[in-house]
Amino acid sequence: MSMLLLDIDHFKAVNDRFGHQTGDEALRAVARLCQETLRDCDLFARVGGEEFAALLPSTTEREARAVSERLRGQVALRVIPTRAGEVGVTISIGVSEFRADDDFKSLYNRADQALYRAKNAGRNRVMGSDTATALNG
Ligand SMILES: Nc1nc2c(ncn2[C@@H]2O[C@H](COP(=O)(O)OP(=O)(O)OP(=O)(O)O)[C@@H](O)[C@H]2O)c(=O)[nH]1
Repeated sequence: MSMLLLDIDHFKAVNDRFGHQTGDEALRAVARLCQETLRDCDLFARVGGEEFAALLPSTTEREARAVSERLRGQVALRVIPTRAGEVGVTISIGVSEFRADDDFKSLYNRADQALYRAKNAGRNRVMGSDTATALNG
């Protein structure tokens, strides 16, 4: 099992530029796109303002990174039609794989640290927790 933590990049700037209501529309569009891309057995939930988590059963970190890369690419390409016009956003994703000695908190913390590195490395990228290397360079 693997965990993904997804966070929309520079979302404050989206709100500032287009307004909070448009920000909400973008949030819903990103959530819908992710849900459509993930499998029925995957669990997808909002865990904060512009942050989402996904739990992928029977999935290695390597596989989860490939899924994340697909999600990232789809969001980056998507033009979101809103009442304020067309909006584009990107997401950063941190990935961790469940280990024998893990509990939910340690699994979450590793994904959160990976997400932090993805943000620091420039955003719009995927980071795994077993390596500091982004899949998409
Ligand atoms: N429209 C809208 N905005 C929200 C919601 N929840 C949180 N936000 C906004 O999301 C923004 C998050 O900003 P930050 O945490 O600073 O991060 P960021 O601007 O996305 O930048 P990075 O995450 O560092 O790439 C804040 O401006 C919040 O007000 C929501 O439900 N709707």
